[in-house]
Amino acid sequence: MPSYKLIYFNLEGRGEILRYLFSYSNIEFEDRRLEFADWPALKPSIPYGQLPVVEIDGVIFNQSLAIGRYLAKKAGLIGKNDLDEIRVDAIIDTIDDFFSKFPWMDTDKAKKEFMDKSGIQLLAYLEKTLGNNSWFVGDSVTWADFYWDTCADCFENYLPGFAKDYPKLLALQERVKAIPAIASWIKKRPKKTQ
Ligand SMILES: N[C@@H](CCC(=O)N[C@@H](CS)C(=O)NCC(=O)O)C(=O)O
Repeated sequence: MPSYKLIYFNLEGRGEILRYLFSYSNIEFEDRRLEFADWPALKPSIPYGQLPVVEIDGVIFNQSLAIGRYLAKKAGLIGKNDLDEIRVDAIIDTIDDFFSKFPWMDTDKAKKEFMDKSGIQLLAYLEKTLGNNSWFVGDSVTWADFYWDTCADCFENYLPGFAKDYPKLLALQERVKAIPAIASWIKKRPKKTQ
């Protein structure tokens, strides 16, 4: 088994999907959490100067979703056939587009305006995609369900109640959090700092 070290800040953010995937697969990993003050010194040595990265047997890999896909593939979470893989990736990329544009550092008013404008489109798309099914794609969990849960937790943190009118999406988060390996990770992970 290779050795894995996840390097990210001391928050959930873009690192949490990787922690979910490691936990779901029962893969041991070092969960290295940087203090913001230590980041400027480390940044020049990181490919593209952004986190998260994962060191696999000492080699650094960047881009959370590229690493996520590698782990999800090992875990059998990418979809059961080629077309389901497109569906899974499309959901993840759509959530990620939104995550990238979200005005994290802006005022509450700006966040609310962004959510009112673009968030409705995302939430309506996701709810329609989910329909009355238990999982976004096919009849079993994929990492698209995980990604929704980890990103939704981040949005909720900055904009409480952002998905309150989308009970099916909230129920999906509960289902993800009830998966034993995820429940056990959530129980033992450090307390939220973001
Ligand atoms: N697409 C990249 C985005 C990475 C990214 O934006 N990382 C942020 C934290 S979430 C970062 O490293 N910020 C510090 C910096 O850019 O110096 C990924 O998914 O890994």
